[in-house]
Amino acid sequence: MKNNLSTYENLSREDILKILKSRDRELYKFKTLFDHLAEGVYMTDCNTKTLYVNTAYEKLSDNSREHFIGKTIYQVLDEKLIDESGTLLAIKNRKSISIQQKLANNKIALITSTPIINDKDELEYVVTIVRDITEIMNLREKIIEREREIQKLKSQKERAMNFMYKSHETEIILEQSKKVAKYDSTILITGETGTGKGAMAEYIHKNSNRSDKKFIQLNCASIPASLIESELFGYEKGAFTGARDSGKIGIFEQAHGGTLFLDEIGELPLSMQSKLLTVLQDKKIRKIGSDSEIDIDVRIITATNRDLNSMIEAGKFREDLYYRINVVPIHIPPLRDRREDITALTKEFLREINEKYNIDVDIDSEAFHTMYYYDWPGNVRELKNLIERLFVFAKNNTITKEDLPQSMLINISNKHRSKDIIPLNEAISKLESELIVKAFEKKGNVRDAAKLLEIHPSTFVRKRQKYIEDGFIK
Ligand SMILES: Nc1ncnc2c1ncn2[C@@H]1O[C@H](COP(=O)(O)OP(=O)(O)OP(=O)(O)O)[C@@H](O)[C@H]1O
Repeated sequence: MKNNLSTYENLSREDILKILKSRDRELYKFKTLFDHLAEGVYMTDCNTKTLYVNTAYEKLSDNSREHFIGKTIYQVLDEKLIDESGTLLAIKNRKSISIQQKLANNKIALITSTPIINDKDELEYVVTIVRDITEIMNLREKIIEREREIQKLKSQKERAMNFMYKSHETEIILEQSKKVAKYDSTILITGETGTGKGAMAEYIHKNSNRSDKKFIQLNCASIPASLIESELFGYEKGAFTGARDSGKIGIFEQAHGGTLFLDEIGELPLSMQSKLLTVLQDKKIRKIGSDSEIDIDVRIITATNRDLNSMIEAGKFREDLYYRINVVPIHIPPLRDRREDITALTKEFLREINEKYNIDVDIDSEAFHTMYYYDWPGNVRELKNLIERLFVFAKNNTITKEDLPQSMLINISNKHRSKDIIPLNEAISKLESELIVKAFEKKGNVRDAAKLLEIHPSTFVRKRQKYIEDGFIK
């Protein structure tokens, strides 16, 4: 029996094991060296027969070296001890190869297999260095997952500050708002309840030079008249009976450097209106119970759904304050006057809630069209809340016309009766059938035509069949 490392070929498994266990000096040197390496070492002859594995590889694979020695790489692959072989690739390409490999115990390794070629250009051995990268891969997975979460939160946040729209009317308003955002002029936002006055105020703040400072809002209608002054300006300790010992910082002070949004400004009591006017003129506030004034740098945005002009006439709102807060007026029209936004907002709110709960609820075109023609007295807020309700109760993950509230259907049928126009269902059917015909003509097949209309192919087929039966499609 030869006991030299270079003469391992043609030896039986038992012979190799004997050699490895022997005390041969040269071999002992190699073994000791390899066994002290942190990386695994796996060595085969030119026929892929395993000659040697070091201690680190035993640990990494959770198998003793006896388990490998004498086996060819094909056997090792057959036994699923590894999922891919670097040795085979190194033999095939006659050059060093690095690949990722999975072991039977699910560990992941980065391996480099190097062919050892002698003076006669014959391949003698393949030595593979094996590095355990399971931890790194797990960490990488975790980092990727974290990044995905951060990305999701970021896009949610970005979207949160986005003022969704599709209509030309809203586009013009947003352009103006972006322009005015850069200046400190006071802005009065008017519009019916739920049109997005608060959302607009936030949009202006986010697009202003104060975006990294605070955006503070106060709904003037939600605070009793007796508490408004202390809310706005704060008070010194012991300013009045019942005052907190620490005193109170008012929202003007809190918003210093940033933006203060006073919602429902029409509800501000007259006495407070004159105080607010003084603050806007002097840019100083005085806390309740204090002798001194504090300089304040705050951009003021106000909003109301009341008609301030008639309130002025009725003596309920100060005219001078009105001019002071109304330097730039922004009016947000009700949803029914910018119907295209209904489509964009419906899609966005549905997308948001689907993303939140990881579900895929869709809305069919009949329900979509009904919502489009509804008057939305509660505007965007009503639309947002309805989408949430419809989402919760959707059957088969689809919102249909039957799911819509009765009040909505009544509103639409009253409208067509009072305006003496064609019934909505008929209008919808006409429009839908025309779109179905056009989409099919354009694409020539159901799948692509349905995709164009953003509906499921089965819905496309069902609807087309129905319209053929009803005589809308010839
Ligand atoms: N264009 C829009 N894009 C996305 N969300 C919007 C938009 N407009 C309004 N919203 C959302 O609709 C809801 C109602 O909007 P908001 O509170 O801003 O209305 P408002 O006019 O200030 O109401 P109110 O008159 O009752 O104070 C909020 O959840 C807001 O985020």
